Amino acid sequence: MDKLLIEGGKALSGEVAMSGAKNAALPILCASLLTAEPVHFTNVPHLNDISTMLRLLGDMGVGVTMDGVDGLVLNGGGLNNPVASYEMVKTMRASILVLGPLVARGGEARVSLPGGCAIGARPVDQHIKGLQAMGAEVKVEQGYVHAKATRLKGARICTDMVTVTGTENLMMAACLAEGETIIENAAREPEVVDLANCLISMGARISGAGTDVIRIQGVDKLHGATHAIMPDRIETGTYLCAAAVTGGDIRLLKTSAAYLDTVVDKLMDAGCDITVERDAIRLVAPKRLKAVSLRTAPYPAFPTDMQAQFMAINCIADGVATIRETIFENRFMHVNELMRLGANIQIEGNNAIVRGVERLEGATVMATDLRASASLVIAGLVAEGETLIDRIYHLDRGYERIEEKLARLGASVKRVH
Ligand SMILES: CC(=O)N[C@H]1[C@@H](OP(=O)(O)OP(=O)(O)OC[C@H]2O[C@@H](n3ccc(=O)[nH]c3=O)[C@H](O)[C@@H]2O)O[C@H](CO)[C@@H](O)[C@@H]1O
Ligand SMILES: C=C(OP(=O)(O)O)C(=O)O
Repeated sequence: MDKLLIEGGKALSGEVAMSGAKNAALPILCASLLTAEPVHFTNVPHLNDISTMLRLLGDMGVGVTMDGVDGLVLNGGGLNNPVASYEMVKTMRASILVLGPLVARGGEARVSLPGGCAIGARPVDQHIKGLQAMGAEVKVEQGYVHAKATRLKGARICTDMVTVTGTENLMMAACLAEGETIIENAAREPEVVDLANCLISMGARISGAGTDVIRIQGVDKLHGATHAIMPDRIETGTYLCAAAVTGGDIRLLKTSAAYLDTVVDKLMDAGCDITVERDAIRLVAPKRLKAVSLRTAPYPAFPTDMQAQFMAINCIADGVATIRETIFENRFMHVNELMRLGANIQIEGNNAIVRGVERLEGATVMATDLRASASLVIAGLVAEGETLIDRIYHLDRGYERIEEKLARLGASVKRVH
């Protein structure tokens, strides 16, 4: 199993390009199930989650053709197997995103329940409730969601909580439903907007994406289109944290600060100097970071997917920070690992109190989930000596060529087997 070996203590400097967003690409690739015509995607990141999604779509009969470095054509004309097996879904929760499109286009889907995962229980009851409101007959049997509908009907749906993939699944399903669907309490995440833009270019009639009320007028069919995946705001935020913690000076290319307001604000509160350009962001770190408290919440508030990375930078900041996680019930698994590197963190319910220390020291640590792994990389970059991170398959789900990109910024990072 691959591990990452980091020799800490080098200030990051230079320029590196960011990749397309995993959390936009995953639902957007599923949108190809909604049409029999080819859909062309660009800026698709090379990630294990994307390969898993392509295998899953391929199993269903979708034609997958690579096109250049980061391009891809998906052809749903041959869709013949509306099943997502446990084997596929267990490695990637986002597989549930095939449910809405499959029922909408073919009238039937059989999708394994994703089950609990490291960061929380993550049920899909809201996805199911929404499809039922649209007239689907849904049964959960032997770990599978079976959904059927001759044709979905538009409905008014108010989800019990803000759910990103729930909003995406229902928005995709509603595109081919009869009549109007209104999703209230919708997720406002930029990835939802990117998906809506792709669907609109395929002929969908959607308004309100990016607000908490999305309206979709169903159409009889969608057509092929071309769509460029948005830049990955979480990858971008992660590299900004890595530069901040090492006292670095970096410029991230092919990205945008447009969706990173809260992250940029917190980094400036920590003492970083940030310059925002149209397609790039530069960060110059202070001599020592100041502690910054935060509370995660749905967009536009601070993203839960950046919580672990900010925990890492607070570990060596000046002062005490309180980090409150409000989205997932078990997203502090990086805490014990960070403590192995010398961090001082105390957990009280869903608060982590981080007392900044002067230095961290390298050790062997274990990655437990995607962003927890990113926090260990950040801590390893500033720790004295060597840090060996085990189980980095989590990182490969969401960070494209991470060791190569960090090395380009001057870090000493290598993959070992
Ligand atoms: C592929 C993708 O885009 N993943 C992101 C997506 O995950 P995902 O879409 O799975 O997360 P949700 O927004 O659905 O989850 C928010 C909360 O709602 C709960 N919930 C959700 C649906 C449901 O039917 N019932 C229910 O109880 C979840 O357990 C969680 O506590 O949004 C999360 C929150 O920003 C991010 O951390 C993930 O990176
Ligand atoms: C939790 C994440 O992803 P997923 O929803 O795919 O597990 C993430 O991207 O941080």
